[in-house]
Amino acid sequence: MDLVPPPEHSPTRAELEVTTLGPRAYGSPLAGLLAGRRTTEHYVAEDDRVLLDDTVSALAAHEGLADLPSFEPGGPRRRLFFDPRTVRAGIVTCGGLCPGLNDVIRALTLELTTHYGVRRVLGFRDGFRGLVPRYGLSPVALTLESVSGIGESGGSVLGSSRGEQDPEEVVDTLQRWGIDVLFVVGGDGSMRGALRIAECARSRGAAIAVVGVPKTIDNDIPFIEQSFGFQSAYAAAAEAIRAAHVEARSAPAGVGLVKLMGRHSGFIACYAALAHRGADVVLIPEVPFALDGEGGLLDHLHRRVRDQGHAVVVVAEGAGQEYLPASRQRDASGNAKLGDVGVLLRDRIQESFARKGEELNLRYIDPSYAIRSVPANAYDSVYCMRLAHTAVHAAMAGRTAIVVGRWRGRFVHVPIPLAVSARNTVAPDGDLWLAVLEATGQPPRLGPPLLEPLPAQWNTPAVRTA
Ligand SMILES: Nc1ncnc2c1ncn2[C@@H]1O[C@H](COP(=O)(O)OP(=O)(O)OP(=O)(O)O)[C@@H](O)[C@H]1O
Ligand SMILES: O=P(O)(O)OC[C@H]1O[C@](O)(CO)[C@@H](O)[C@@H]1O
Ligand SMILES: [Mg+2]
Repeated sequence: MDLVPPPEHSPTRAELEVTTLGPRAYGSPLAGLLAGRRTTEHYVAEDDRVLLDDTVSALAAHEGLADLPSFEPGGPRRRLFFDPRTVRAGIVTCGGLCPGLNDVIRALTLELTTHYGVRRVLGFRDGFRGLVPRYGLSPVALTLESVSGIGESGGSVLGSSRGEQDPEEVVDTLQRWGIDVLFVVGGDGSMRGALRIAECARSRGAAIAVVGVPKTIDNDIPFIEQSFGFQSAYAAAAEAIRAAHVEARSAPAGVGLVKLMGRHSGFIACYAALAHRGADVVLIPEVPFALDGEGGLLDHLHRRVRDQGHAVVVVAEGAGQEYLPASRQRDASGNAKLGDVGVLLRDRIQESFARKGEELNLRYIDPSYAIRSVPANAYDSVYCMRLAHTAVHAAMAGRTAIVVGRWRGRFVHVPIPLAVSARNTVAPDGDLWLAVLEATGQPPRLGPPLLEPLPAQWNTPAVRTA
């Protein structure tokens, strides 16, 4: 059967195996809750597996059941690796801010203390810096009282930072404080850091569980349906599109231009544009576009303004980098510092309308940090709590070098080596981008007409649905 081409990288069963610290010698205080539970559509038993693929064609491509790639399910275990009465836990939040960081800190602390009876939870400050003595940042005790109400505000009560730290120094600190389980709340970079810490601990024979909780507004961690905070961030971004739409519609020849975060993945731009359907064009790093010439962005915009009286363009920061001077700049974590595509488009749109003598009222909005500093919305608050619970269960059972996630509705353990092996990006031939084309009515290709015929699936003109 060859209904679908194989995915670019289909992980093997071996790549999906999680690392465990050893046999589980202790009964869990949550064991009573699990008595008699079996896998149902609402629950996955601890000895069952969650399938990676969910189409008949993908499953049929495998030899047999034993060969099917699958994740270890998340959730409480009957038996634990750590004795909860003696365990010491640490929490660190790293990388850019993200809605829900405080919800995760609170939920980790509550689950550890109230359900497992853990007596000592330490918060390390300012990201991985808090684990390196030369920064002089002593950890803070996290208690039921100290985490009370912290989810009301954005940011992280522990602070965050970028910049790589030496895993040897980090593990020295963990051992000095007697930390048995470390929760690393962060994005792809943080997970790379977490993996190095887990590997360093293992090389020393130190039984330290390192468990990740996937935070990033870019939603670029693969094998995790959505990172927490993403939904709150795109809801905030949709407000910027709403403002641009109102401004554009209320001025003669109004053009609203909104630049959103998203260095390499255009998820925020896509979801925000779908959430507020005022956008006429969405530009993302994954889909190249021509700026000038017939059918290019500027040509399309002139036509939209002529036909409709106004237009709204949403651009992700990583789009159109080929039109900017190449930058070799990196931030402290080694992430590329990109050129400002928003300012470039603002200037090029203004020039183009001026050159043609056409009226233009352009409003440029760059909401920037405003979208990631908001508190988590109700959806994300729930999601943060459930990810945190899953992370605590995994750590207490001795799982390490994993990041917890939700895959096809089930909570699972994703081995960090797999989670950092690729970047989650918007597939130009996937249904999210198709939905964006349908919602905006933008042509599938912003550029000169192709000499070659379009692929069959592009022959139908995109229909504007709203
Ligand atoms: N390869 C790596 N090895 C060790 N540590 C790393 C590595 N890459 C990044 N880190 C560390 O992880 C932390 C966070 O990384 P980064 O700044 O890239 O943010 P992130 O976790 O990807 O989150 P976001 O993308 O949401 O901002 C930093 O302290 C960074 O130095
Ligand atoms: O200016 P900072 O804090 O490095 O953050 C900017 C970057 O962080 C991200 O939001 C990811 O957290 C990127 O989309 C963005 O480019
Ligand atoms: Mg990142």
